[in-house]
Amino acid sequence: MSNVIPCALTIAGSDSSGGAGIQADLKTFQELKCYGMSVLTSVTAQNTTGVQGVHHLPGGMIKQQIDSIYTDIRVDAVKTGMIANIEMMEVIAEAIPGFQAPYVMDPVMVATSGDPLIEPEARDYLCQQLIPMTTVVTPNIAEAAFITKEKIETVADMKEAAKHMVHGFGAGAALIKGGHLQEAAIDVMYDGNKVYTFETDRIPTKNTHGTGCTYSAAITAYLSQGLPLVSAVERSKHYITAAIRHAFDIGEGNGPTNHWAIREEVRQ
Ligand SMILES: Nc1ncnc2c1ncn2[C@@H]1O[C@H](COP(=O)(O)OP(=O)(O)O)[C@@H](O)[C@H]1O
Ligand SMILES: Cc1ncc(COP(=O)(O)OP(=O)(O)O)c(N)n1
Repeated sequence: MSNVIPCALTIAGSDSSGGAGIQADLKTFQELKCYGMSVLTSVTAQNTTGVQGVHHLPGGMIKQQIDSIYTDIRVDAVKTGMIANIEMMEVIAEAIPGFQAPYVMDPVMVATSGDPLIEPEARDYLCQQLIPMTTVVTPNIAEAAFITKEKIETVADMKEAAKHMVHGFGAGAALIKGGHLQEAAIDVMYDGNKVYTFETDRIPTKNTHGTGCTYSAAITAYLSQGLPLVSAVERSKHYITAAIRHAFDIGEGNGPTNHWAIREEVRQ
């Protein structure tokens, strides 16, 4: 095979239970037919009930992983997930422009279980230094409310917050995920010109561990294949919805999504 295979990179934390983080990203890249690469930031001891332990890698080791990829393999799109502290963020902020590729940021702050995944003092650095580098930033409602310091309760609030993230923080586009709304699963994106909504019925399930990671990884995979952002998000919404519909009832807590679910839907 020639070297035209799209190559996607995730810079994120490891989830030992395999539903979120690096593991969710690589499963998604594989499923969507792009070659997946990973730079590990932190190791979490985690399962469907919560996070039991965290170990952060030193900035130097994160840089070394990035350099190993950068000096050898083309990166067609890059995403970041869990970046816990400023030391890591400085390394990543220096590396992102060099890839000259679309950058998807999932501004991971708290796991579904409520466990924090970022040090409080690093949040401002993330907003001020990394968000302006993004092609698209994909906060859930709580993350968007934290970043914009606005109350977000309705779809109209989500639209305002998305605009704020683009015009106030310099994001290329902002996709605010409505997974935690009460009714339909409505996501709102603003790309600097237009507001888009992506809506599906809410699937009644507790098994949503890793939804945000999986969704942003799918967007990264489609961008690595050269799709325009709106099409990449449309297809990714389809992918994550299938993954939630066929989620696994594994473990005692919030089970993981099913990364091969679109194959099941095609068969039916
Ligand atoms: N129960 C659900 N039914 C259908 N879609 C959902 C459900 N929960 C989350 N989603 C969708 O999954 C994606 C991830 O959203 P969300 O769960 O808000 O992210 P995060 O994991 O970062 O909190 C969004 O497209 C959201 O609309
Ligand atoms: C290592 C790691 N990274 C990110 C998350 C958060 O994942 P997310 O997709 O937002 O899903 P939930 O955990 O919120 O369901 C994580 N848990 N672990």
